[in-house]
Amino acid sequence: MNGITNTGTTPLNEQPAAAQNTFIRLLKLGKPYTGWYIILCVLAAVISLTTVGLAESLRRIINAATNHNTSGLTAGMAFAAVIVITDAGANFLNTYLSGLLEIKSTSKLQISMLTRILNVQMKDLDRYHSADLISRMNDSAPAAQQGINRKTIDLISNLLQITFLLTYLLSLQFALTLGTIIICALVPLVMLPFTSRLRTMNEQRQSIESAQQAFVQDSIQGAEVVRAFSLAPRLLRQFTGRVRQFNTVHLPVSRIEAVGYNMPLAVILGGLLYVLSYGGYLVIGGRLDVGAVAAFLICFEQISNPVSKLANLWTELQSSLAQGKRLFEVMDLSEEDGNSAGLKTAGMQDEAWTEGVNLTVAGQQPLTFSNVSFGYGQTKVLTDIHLRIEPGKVTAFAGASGSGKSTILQLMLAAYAPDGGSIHHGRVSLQAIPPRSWRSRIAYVSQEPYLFSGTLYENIVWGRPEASREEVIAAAQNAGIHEFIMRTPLQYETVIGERGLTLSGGERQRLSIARAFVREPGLLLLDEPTAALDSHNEEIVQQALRVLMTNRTTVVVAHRLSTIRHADHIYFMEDGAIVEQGTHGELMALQGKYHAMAQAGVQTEAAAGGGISNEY
Ligand SMILES: Nc1ncnc2c1ncn2[C@@H]1O[C@H](COP(=O)(O)OP(=O)(O)OP(=O)(O)O)[C@@H](O)[C@H]1O
Repeated sequence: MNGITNTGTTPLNEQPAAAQNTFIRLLKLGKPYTGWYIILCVLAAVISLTTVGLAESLRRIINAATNHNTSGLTAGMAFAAVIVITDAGANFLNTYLSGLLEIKSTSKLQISMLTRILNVQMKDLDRYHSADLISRMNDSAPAAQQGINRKTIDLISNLLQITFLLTYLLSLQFALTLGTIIICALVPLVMLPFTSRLRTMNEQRQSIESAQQAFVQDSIQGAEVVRAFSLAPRLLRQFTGRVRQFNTVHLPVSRIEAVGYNMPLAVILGGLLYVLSYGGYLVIGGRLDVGAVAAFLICFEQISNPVSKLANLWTELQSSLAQGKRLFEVMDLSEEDGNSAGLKTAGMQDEAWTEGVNLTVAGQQPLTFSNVSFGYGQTKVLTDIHLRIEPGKVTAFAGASGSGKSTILQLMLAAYAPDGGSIHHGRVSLQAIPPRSWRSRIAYVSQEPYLFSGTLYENIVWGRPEASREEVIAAAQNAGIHEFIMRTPLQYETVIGERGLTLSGGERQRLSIARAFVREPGLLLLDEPTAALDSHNEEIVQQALRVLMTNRTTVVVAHRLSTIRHADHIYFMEDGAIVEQGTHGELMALQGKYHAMAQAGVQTEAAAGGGISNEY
């Protein structure tokens, strides 16, 4: 099936959540960690107080030294020592706990994001490129969460530090402190013109980055095609173009960030000059002692630091908001089970099905489609489908490529809901059954089986995680893959490479059939399971499938006549509609489209000199 994906270049959400809304939602993400925040805020307060304490101890030491006061000097040094030890301890705890909180909260968010991705409706998932989703999980989730964890704590600790220091300075000299406050207030103001532009540009930058990641992923995963069609130079040219496009967005962001980060520093330096000049003037006039001027200088340095951090924090928060928007876009996708419209209209609840599950499992009742229509987005794929899958029988679908056969299997899997009409299992609407319960007794074998990176054993047991080792081995034997597994270096514990690419097509398919065996399905869905195999492998896989299909409700999509001629019932499809149906004999006797296609296949094989006369 073709998937039309979003590479992240075009934002999917045409009505972006307001930044304020995103900010509030980001804040809510931090709610479960309120206790941690309180501890970190207390630590921030202690650290801020120690900063004031250091300035005060410096003032005492300098004044004691200038006044030749030895006991005052000793007391000042002892005070400084206590402050330094407290400061070091609080800083250690602060760094350790915020690191721990970051790991805890980010991993929790990533888990809920993956849970959402694994459960969203296929229709929504189809719109995203996998690389885009990976980037949202690996980059957007931590950045968004840190925007709350680290930056909120930073905000509070910086504000505390500024408040404590200014209060202390006010106690030393009012006029000098007033000037300092005015200069500090100027710092965020000079940032204002840049902030909203930065947010928009950061969103754009993130989208382009995602598209780039998707491009690289496709280039690496399509390595075979890239080499076979000598696509490397073309891909590199395209990539260079993309890098240029990225730079056109990235460079202005860097420029604005550079100005944004440095403007506050310039203002602070100007303020420092003011304090030095005016402070010196006050000392000459005898209105301030030397120790206080030294404390003022230290404090000014200690204030300028959090103030510039505060200004940068605002810039960084813009990036977190952009990442938060990407995160929430995925988190807002509705889950399959959350699509309870079907449950409600059918007047059913989960428990009703759970109870029913004891009486019936998928494939034990007739599965009927009544007037079903369906499309991917705006494109209509199926119209007016009426069909019936009988329990314990083999039903086949044949027809031209793109006529909608695989889509029918997807509807049976409840991967998509029909746009019109209804699908019933016995008397229960499929939409009234929680998808996970429905699929628990279905096995699906596709043309290109998906294998997970892991051991051969794991790839089979995924079919039914609670299966025993004996059952897994029996499934492998039934699927005709046991001997092969026993010849591999670590037998069932042999690790297969990414997507099982180290195995042949036939081996991959037999492994997926073993997975289907271990599931003990009531309903077996086979989507052209032998189409990609050569005739030798096809025969081996067919043998395995024959065992698997025995006494099981089976729906098979196939091009090969050998696979479908013995089916109990065949539906022949054209342009998303069922145009003929019956047994192989009935359809051949009809001399219609099925017959024509079968004949065309026979002639093709004869012309090719092939021995498989029953393939069309
Ligand atoms: N996820 C998808 N998103 C959008 N369009 C899709 C998707 N999957 C399939 N289609 C389109 O739906 C139509 C029917 O596809 P489907 O895979 O059901 O046909 P098919 O009969 O199984 O074809 P084939 O025999 O080649 O596998 C095709 O035009 C296809 O391009």
